[in-house]
Formats: sequence, structure tokens, C-alpha cells
Amino acid sequence: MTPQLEISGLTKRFGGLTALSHIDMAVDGGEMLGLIGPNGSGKTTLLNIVSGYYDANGGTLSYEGAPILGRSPHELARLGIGRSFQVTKVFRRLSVLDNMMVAGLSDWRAHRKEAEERAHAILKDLTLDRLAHAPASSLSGGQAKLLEFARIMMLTPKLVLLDEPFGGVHPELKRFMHDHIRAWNEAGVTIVLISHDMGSIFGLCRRVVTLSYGDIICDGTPEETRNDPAVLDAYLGDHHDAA
Ligand SMILES: Nc1ncnc2c1ncn2[C@@H]1O[C@H](COP(=O)(O)OP(=O)(O)OP(=O)(O)O)[C@@H](O)[C@H]1O
Repeated sequence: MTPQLEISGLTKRFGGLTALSHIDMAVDGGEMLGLIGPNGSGKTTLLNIVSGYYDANGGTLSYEGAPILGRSPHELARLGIGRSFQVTKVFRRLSVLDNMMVAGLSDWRAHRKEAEERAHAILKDLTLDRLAHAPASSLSGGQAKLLEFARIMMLTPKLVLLDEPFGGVHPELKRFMHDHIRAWNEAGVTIVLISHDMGSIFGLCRRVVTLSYGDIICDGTPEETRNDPAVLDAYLGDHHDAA
């Protein structure tokens, strides 16, 4: 079976710094995969390349069997690759509903009425529907995170890349987000989750890939990852900040 996402020899340099060094990795449709590693190990860079925000210096990337390296974020979103950002990106001056419509209308299949109905249903599911007409600037940090989730779902993604979704989120909201991530995955959506929150990673993911200095140093179950000496060394060694 062709993996949903296949990364081969992917390399990214910033000047003299090699942020990713010949990364090989395959992700099957329906996986729930954690991507961990100390600060600066290359996690966000990898996600930025897969979602079309960065070019690579070498290697190949294919999605559902077709090459995608060099495609724009917009094209990739249309193909079903959704992502969140470490720092939430919502249009602060637009209403919550209009934030959803911007996502929905870029999808040529959706007509406005259908897109609005879909937006309301998703907002309701995420407890944001009563705020549909409020400006996004009036949302709390946690609500803005939920709006970002809601916008990703507007495009009916097949692969969702989440970059530190739990940063600054209180425990109750975190549990709510966990439930939604699990529900998406149970509905067949592939999830790649970057987080420094090991409780979330080990609680949600069946497979965990660990990066260190742009290399994959471990690819295994949560149990294998927790007990891998290279992972412990990467996090606890004095050459890295502990995460
Ligand atoms: N746009 C950029 N220009 C220059 N260097 C960059 C850029 N983006 C990332 N880097 C560097 O590439 C390396 C990998 O960074 P990246 O953000 O991918 O790491 P990370 O594992 O996501 O870290 P964190 O957990 O702190 O978010 C770091 O040394 C970082 O400074």
C-alpha cells in the first residue's frame, strides 16, 4: 500500500545550518503520529516543508503517490493537507464566522450557503457557535486555538499537521482538544502532532518520531520512545535545552 505521505532524503539548510538532514519517513493514512525532539531539532521546519511554506534543498516528498514538493500551501490545503501554527493565525478583524468562510470559500466545491451551514456545525461542535458574529479579536487565547482547529476542519482535511496546539492551554481545554483530535483520527483523518507536552504525545499517539539536530533518532511506539537511550540523551544531554 502506498503511504499517504512519503518523505525521502529531505534536506533543509539555512545558510550553514542543516536543519533537516536526509530525512526518510512514511506516514500511512489514518495514523496518529507524534513528532518530538528538543528545541531547534527541526520539527517545525519539517512541517513547514510538508505544508508548502518552505522549499527543501534536496529530497522528495509525495502525498497520495504524487510529488508535492514546491506546491503552494493553498494547493496543498485543497489536496487535503491542513495545519495549525505555533502562534495562532486568525484574522483578528473578521468575525469568527468570516474566519471560517475565508477557509471554506477557498474550496471551490463549497457554495456560500453550504459553507455557512458547515461553518456553523463545526463551530457548534467546538462550542464557538454563540461567538459566530463576534470579532476574532475578542476571543480568548484558548478560543482562538479552537477557531484555528475549526478552520482546519472547514476544508475536510485528510492529513492534519498540528504544531504545538496545547501551548498555553488550560488542562480542561486541553482535554477537550484531545477528544477532538481523537475523534478526527477515528473518522480516518491522519494526524501529525508536534508537542513538547509528553503527556499529550504519549496519551494520543501510537507512533512517535524523535528528531535531534535534523536527524531521526527514534521511530517507535510511545513505550519504545520513552526507553530509548538516544531520546533520553537528546533531551537530557547538556548539549540541548531540556524541553
Ligand atoms: N526561517 C529560518 N531561518 C533561519 N534558521 C531557521 C529558520 N527556521 C528554523 N531555523 C533553524 O532551524 C533549526 C530547526 O528549527 P525548527 O523551528 O524546525 O525546530 P523545532 O524542533 O521546531 O524547535 P522548537 O521546538 O523550538 O519549535 C533551528 O536551529 C532554527 O534556528
